[in-house]
Amino acid sequence: MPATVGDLRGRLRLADSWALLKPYWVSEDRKAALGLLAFVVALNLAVVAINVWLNNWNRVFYNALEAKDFPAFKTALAQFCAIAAAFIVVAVVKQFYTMRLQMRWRTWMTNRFLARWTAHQAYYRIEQSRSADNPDQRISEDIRSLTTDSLSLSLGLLNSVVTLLSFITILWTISGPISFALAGHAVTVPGYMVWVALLYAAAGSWITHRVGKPLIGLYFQQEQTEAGFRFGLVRLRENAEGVALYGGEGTEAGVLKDRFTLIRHNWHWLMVYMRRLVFVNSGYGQIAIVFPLIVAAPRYFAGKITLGGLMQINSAFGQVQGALSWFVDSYASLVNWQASSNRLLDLQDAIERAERDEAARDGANGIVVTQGGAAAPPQSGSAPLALLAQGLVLATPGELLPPGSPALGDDTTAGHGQILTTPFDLRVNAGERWLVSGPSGSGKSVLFRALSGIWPYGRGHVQHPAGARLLFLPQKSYLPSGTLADALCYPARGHTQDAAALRGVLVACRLGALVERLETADNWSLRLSPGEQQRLAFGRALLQQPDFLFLDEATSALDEETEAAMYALLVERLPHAAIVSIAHRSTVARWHGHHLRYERAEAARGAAGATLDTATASHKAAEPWAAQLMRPVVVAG
Ligand SMILES: Nc1ncnc2c1ncn2[C@@H]1O[C@H](COP(=O)(O)OP(=O)(O)OP(=O)(O)O)[C@@H](O)[C@H]1O
Repeated sequence: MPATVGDLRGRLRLADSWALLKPYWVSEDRKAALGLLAFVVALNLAVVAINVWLNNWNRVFYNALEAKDFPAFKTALAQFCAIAAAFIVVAVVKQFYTMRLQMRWRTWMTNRFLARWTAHQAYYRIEQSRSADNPDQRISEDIRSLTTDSLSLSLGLLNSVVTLLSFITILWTISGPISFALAGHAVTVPGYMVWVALLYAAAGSWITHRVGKPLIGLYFQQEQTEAGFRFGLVRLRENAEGVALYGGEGTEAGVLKDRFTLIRHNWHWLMVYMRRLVFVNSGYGQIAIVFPLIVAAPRYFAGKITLGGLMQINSAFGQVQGALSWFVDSYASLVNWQASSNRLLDLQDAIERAERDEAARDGANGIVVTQGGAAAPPQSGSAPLALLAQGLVLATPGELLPPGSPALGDDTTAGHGQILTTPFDLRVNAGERWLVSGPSGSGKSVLFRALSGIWPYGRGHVQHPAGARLLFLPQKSYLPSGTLADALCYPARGHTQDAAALRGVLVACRLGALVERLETADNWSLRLSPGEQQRLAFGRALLQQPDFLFLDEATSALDEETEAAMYALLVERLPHAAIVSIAHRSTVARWHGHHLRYERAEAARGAAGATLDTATASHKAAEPWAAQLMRPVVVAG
């Protein structure tokens, strides 16, 4: 049996779970939600009432049989039809409205999590800081099971309590007292069948709990191994080309087989423990058929109860015993419910941390981005716009730097890791063209992320010119699933431009062959070559007409002639836009009049650099793989 099973059940966080569940019931949807809940609860109570009715019917029916009373037998059958019809109607309506309530609740929670996860780019921050794994699974799977299980468990509990109360009274009334002699004393136990049912259920629950307990961890682990296997399959599908080109299918098949072996191994233990549980459960169930009859038989043979009474006791006993077994029957669901709740609580914590970090950015701790006024004095022929970066220090996400680090100050809380650069300033005026160059891994892409506002790690201030449109094109642009026109207009949803404009842009970007396929839906990131995808990104820039355009190796997949054509197109169509390009190729340089170069900090040591060097040297000593500290310097064009 796997040793880890016991550790996988997670912590009990009932108060936190309640705090997670409660907001829906006090939200703007509360009236509809509480109305639906009241209706579903009423239907559940109706089911219990029908069961009580059926229990009574048992007595009438079997008494009619015993008395060979054919008219009473026919009346009882007619009654049964009414009971069955009522049961069917209630069961159908109950199921329907319970599912409706589940989906309403799930929709509300999903929207809430989606809104918070996507707001302030928390989804990006969580990935960078790895503060919660698989948010996708948590938002889809865990919200679904949490809402579904919360309803079914609480309605199940309600049913059991009401059933218990109803049938304990019945059982108490109909079973009567039993008298026997104990050590010379006459003992009378009132409602003795109730005590028998309690003892029987307690013994059964205890045995079931003992035998079934390991299954909880095993089911948890089964979910995990299944998810791991599914993830492996999806990864192979998504990277089909890369694997095929390397001929890596043998390795992939091996990895998938290994993952499936985990499923099989866990399944083996599930089978073993399930066999024990089914043995106990079916034995318990079989005995339960005759057990109440045996216990009540003395009173029947003594003529104190009729056959109908005996059958009614039998059915009431079953109901009481079933209600008392709720905890054991629901044990696995309860643990799964707690696990889903914990996973969502972790995601919620990660989102809140991202929100807090976002709010805490103040320049000294975390890079802060503001919208400025007319930051640059108007220059002849150019708009009074400039993008400013002041005292910028770039860092990677990760563990906190030790307190007292001279690089980021004592109050560092934003989870910075490795420092990448010494402090530097940058001013990009409207219409200027800047080249950013430096060794691979020196932090050029990180600079773009910091300028865009999605990268808080480090310190300093960035000011975007008020009202200016900024567009960042990475080396590999994201292409959404949908039509080619959707991909071209992204991030706008649907077409924001007329078809003629889209066609014109495609032709200008040397993608004329795709004009006919503008309305074709496809997985365009797999269909288009990397170079075509880069030209499509240029098309986006032409459509969006940004004031500041940032190109991060955006022509790396193009031949030099096409690259030149694309830059010429930008210069022609966006004459007033500032263009900032990261590029390794020397051919790109000629399109730019300004140059920001990353140099090794040792080679450009200054006063600030010296203190940062000290901080980094100790960091690097602990982690020899750490990146080289860089100093971005403006060099003559
Ligand atoms: N999310 C992250 N977590 C940890 N480290 C990161 C993260 N993103 C980037 N880094 C590290 O930051 C450093 C700078 O990365 P960046 O992508 O900016 O380099 P670059 O100069 O653009 O490189 P290249 O020229 O190869 O594209 C690298 O050492 C990289 O490993």
